[in-house]
Amino acid sequence: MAERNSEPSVQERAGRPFPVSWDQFHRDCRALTWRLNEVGPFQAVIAITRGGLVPAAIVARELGLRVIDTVCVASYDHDKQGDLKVLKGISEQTAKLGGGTGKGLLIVDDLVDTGKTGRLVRQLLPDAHFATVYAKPKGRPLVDTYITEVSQDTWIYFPWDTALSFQPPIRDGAA
Ligand SMILES: O=P(O)(O)OC[C@H]1O[C@H](OP(=O)(O)OP(=O)(O)O)[C@H](O)[C@@H]1O
Ligand SMILES: Nc1nc2[nH]cnc2c(=O)[nH]1
Ligand SMILES: [Mg+2]
Repeated sequence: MAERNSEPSVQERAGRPFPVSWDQFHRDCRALTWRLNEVGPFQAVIAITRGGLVPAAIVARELGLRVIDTVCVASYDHDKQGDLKVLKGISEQTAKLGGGTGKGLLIVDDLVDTGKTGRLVRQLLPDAHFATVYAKPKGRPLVDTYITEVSQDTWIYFPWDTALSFQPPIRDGAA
């Protein structure tokens, strides 16, 4: 455990590891886009950084959208959830496209967990459509469209945060 204080991290509380490969992530983003294609059209995609950047690029490609903006937030320092900070909002140009309330805009993030990030962005753009690839139960009510629900005690490992490594055989105690 990387000790910054004695509290278990969010990741440690979420005992079940759920590793996602690039292939799987790409497939899940395409599945998400099939659903979004029924809901649109959208004027622009807004990625919640940083995790939302990867699914936003894939979804924008599949929907033929070229206007992509970001809401830059920071809440987790690796696996410790701290205060949520909005480091950058959407541009004036994107705000105009959404009529000030986000109508016709598509917000994309990789996941909702507690819903803290999603709630904040929904407050900024109440009429936008909010899509995530994965959803945990606490955050799920905030999302309009998602693909896979995982339990609250799951920790999702994204391909951009991981690398291939040796695993001991299951017989020898591998998880
Ligand atoms: O529903 P919540 O409990 O708010 O958690 C979900 C958020 O946590 C992660 O982002 P993080 O803050 O770790 O930053 P990152 O996207 O830069 O990795 C994830 O990408 C979501 O944006
Ligand atoms: N990588 C990752 N980041 C998160 N932030 C909040 N929950 C999670 C999770 O399950 N995985
Ligand atoms: Mg994020």
